[in-house]
Amino acid sequence: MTITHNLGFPRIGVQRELKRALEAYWSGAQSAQDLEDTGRELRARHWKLQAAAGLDFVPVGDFAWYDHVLEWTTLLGAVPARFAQSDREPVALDTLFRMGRGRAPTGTPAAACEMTKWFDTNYHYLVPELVPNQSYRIARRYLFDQIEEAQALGHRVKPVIPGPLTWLWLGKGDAFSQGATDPAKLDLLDNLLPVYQQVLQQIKELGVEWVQIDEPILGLDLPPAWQSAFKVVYKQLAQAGIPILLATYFEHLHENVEVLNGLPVQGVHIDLVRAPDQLDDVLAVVSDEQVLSLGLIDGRNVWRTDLDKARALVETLAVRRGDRLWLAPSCSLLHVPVDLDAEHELDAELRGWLSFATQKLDELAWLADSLSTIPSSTSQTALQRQRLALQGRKDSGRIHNKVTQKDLVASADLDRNRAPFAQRILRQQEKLGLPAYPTTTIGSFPQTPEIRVSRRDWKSGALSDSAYQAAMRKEIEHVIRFQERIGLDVLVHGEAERNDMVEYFGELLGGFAFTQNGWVQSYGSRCVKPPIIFGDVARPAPMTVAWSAYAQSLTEKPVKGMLTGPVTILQWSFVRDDQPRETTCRQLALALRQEVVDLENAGIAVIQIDEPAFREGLPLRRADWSRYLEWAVDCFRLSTVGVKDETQIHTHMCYSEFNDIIQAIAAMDADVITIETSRSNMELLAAFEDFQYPNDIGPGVYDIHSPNVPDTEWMVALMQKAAQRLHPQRLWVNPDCGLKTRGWAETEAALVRMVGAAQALRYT
Ligand SMILES: Nc1nc2c(c(=O)[nH]1)N[C@@H](CNc1ccc(C(=O)N[C@@H](CCC(=O)N[C@@H](CCC(=O)N[C@@H](CCC(=O)O)C(=O)O)C(=O)O)C(=O)O)cc1)CN2
Ligand code: MET
Ligand SMILES: [Zn+2]
Repeated sequence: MTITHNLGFPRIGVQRELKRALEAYWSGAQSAQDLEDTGRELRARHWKLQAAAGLDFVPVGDFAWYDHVLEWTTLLGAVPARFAQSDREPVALDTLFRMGRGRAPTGTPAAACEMTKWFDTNYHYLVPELVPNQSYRIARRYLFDQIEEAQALGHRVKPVIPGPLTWLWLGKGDAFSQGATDPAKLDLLDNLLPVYQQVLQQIKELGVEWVQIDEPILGLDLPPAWQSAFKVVYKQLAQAGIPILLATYFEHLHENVEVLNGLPVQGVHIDLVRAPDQLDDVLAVVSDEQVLSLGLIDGRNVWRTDLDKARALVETLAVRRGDRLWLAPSCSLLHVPVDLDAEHELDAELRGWLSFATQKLDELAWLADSLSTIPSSTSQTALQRQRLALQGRKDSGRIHNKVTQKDLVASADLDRNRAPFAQRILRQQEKLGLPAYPTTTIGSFPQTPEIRVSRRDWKSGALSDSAYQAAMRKEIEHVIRFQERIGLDVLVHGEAERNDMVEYFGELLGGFAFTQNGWVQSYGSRCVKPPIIFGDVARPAPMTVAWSAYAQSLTEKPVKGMLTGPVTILQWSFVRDDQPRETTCRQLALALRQEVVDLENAGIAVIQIDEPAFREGLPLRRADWSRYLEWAVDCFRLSTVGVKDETQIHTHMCYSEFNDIIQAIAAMDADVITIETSRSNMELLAAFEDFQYPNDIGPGVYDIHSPNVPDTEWMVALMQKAAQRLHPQRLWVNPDCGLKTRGWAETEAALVRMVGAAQALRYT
């Protein structure tokens, strides 16, 4: 019998119950007990759902209050000194929250740990802070408690924990200057492995049959020292005597397949959705005694699986391996929404094409059942229904748009070049008349509860179109007056009318569907609802022009038009799997190009096209980089070059390291790029300096993730540091990112000081 299991289930809850409980607890509106209760209910609900779908094992350890890496870091007792953790006491929940967000109902506020992207996803984890000779101990008991919790509910459990090598790889510390790959980090294994062994022993004592250890770094380019560390590490972990399923996902193992050869683990999981052609390589090194777990259901996207194809792939293996063949989603289901049944406005045809976390478990069960000697009639009926839906998707007229396809073909001949920057910038300066060190913001202003309630009421029909329009115009006017009052140079309209920088465009573009409850965790309590691109992209009408033109009508100062770039829309949506990502991206670029031209015609002289996901879209393997960068840069240029020389194009990127991709950034040829730099103390500028990046740059002077108000002197000092690296004439002054998650009080105080900093710089 084939065994089915899951690598992780979304913890946020179908109605974002966890988000609401967390925010209520942080604000003091709910007790810690209430929060614990919500967590327990969610875990129980999700285990029950997975068991009811027929899974043989349910995962434990996938639940997290803020982030699963942070849970594990605190279990290991790796708490940075500034959080004043005693090395005898357990780590308290509020300490975990202070590490995640700088503050909690109890304990002294301190700088939060760095947050960054989880591989190539839009999920963010908290970076472990490593110090030489760091000591570890079991400092929290949540994993053991949750195992017992699940067992008490009658479940057969499979705990899931981050692997020691992946945890170290993701960690950072001043002493480890070579970044992720620094082999000096491996010295920490001496202290780390004994604690892993203790954890495994305690898990074993709870009567657990299997533990899943996640090592997704096996999908990356690993230096030899890291590859060979696997043997040492897993030999030692094997001594705990509990069967280990080593889980990899998100990429092809390529040369790291050799790492698996003879590795003393009892099972291996591989991602066959992202990398179907690695099966034979893996079969060559996994012995017949070892379990092979195949990820056949896409944990990163929302389409129904072609179960016939999946079945054909594993049929003979199933016969040969019996219960040593396991089936699973490709990776944790953290990255997809919880339940399609929570959607009430998707039409029946489209619904038939989709599968969220809950539906994916059913798909898995049907697949396993169809491999048994006598498949049940229920699964056969379900399979037949799915077969018809997928055939319908292939044949559907809705996914094809003749105009888009014609434009796409014609786009090969479209110009990708503007006049040289040196020439453009003179025309722009003439037109805009900006001072030295011009000030601007990244786009969004606080999304207040009033704005969100207006939008909710408008969407539910309680507020009319015109009343909603009026409410948003009032917000825009307020934001414009505010910026004029404090003396900013290039204004923004504030993005009040946008629920999200990607979803907003998804709602207005053709070929997209959007959900009511399709929430996916982005970081902590923050979620996004990625739109679904199911067909050819079209722009039936201008999307932002009326709002931007209105904002511009209120002021003599330039107002920046604000768009999300093609790569970022692609990256933060669920994309069609029936054509290359590149093709979809080009379609998006063409739609945006029309919008850019319309903005210019409406009198908007500065247009920003945000690409915060440009870096994140970079393939995990270096060998695949140049292909991606080529089309990603081309798409950006395709969207932006339709304008006159005097129209100034900005782009914005956050969460990005530029060292490896600076050439591509330069090739995008935006007149101005604003980036996140304050938390790295302007270190990120090194790449721009070394490359002698020619265009204008706005290095962020304060971190918008924290409510703390920065000092003027501190911002001046940061800019002076930047001016040592880059020509002062090329510098702009701005925050790290948009202000939508901030309150007005801190926004006002911080921006007043930021303008003061720019003034101080002009007089020195
Ligand atoms: N797609 C995307 N990915 C991204 C980012 C991004 O901005 N977008 N930024 C980075 C991550 N940063 C993020 C920053 C903030 C939020 C965020 O604030 N999310 C909001 C949801 C935003 C949203 O869709 N809001 C809707 C719905 C808001 C809502 O909950 N409304 C209430 C009613 C009003 C209320 O009670 O507040 C309801 O429906 O019940 C709107 O404004 O219309 C949240 O979790 O709370 C998410 C990610 C990287 N990845
Ligand atoms: C995650 S990048 C955000 C850019 C967007 N224009 C904003 O200010 O919110
Ligand atoms: Zn940003």
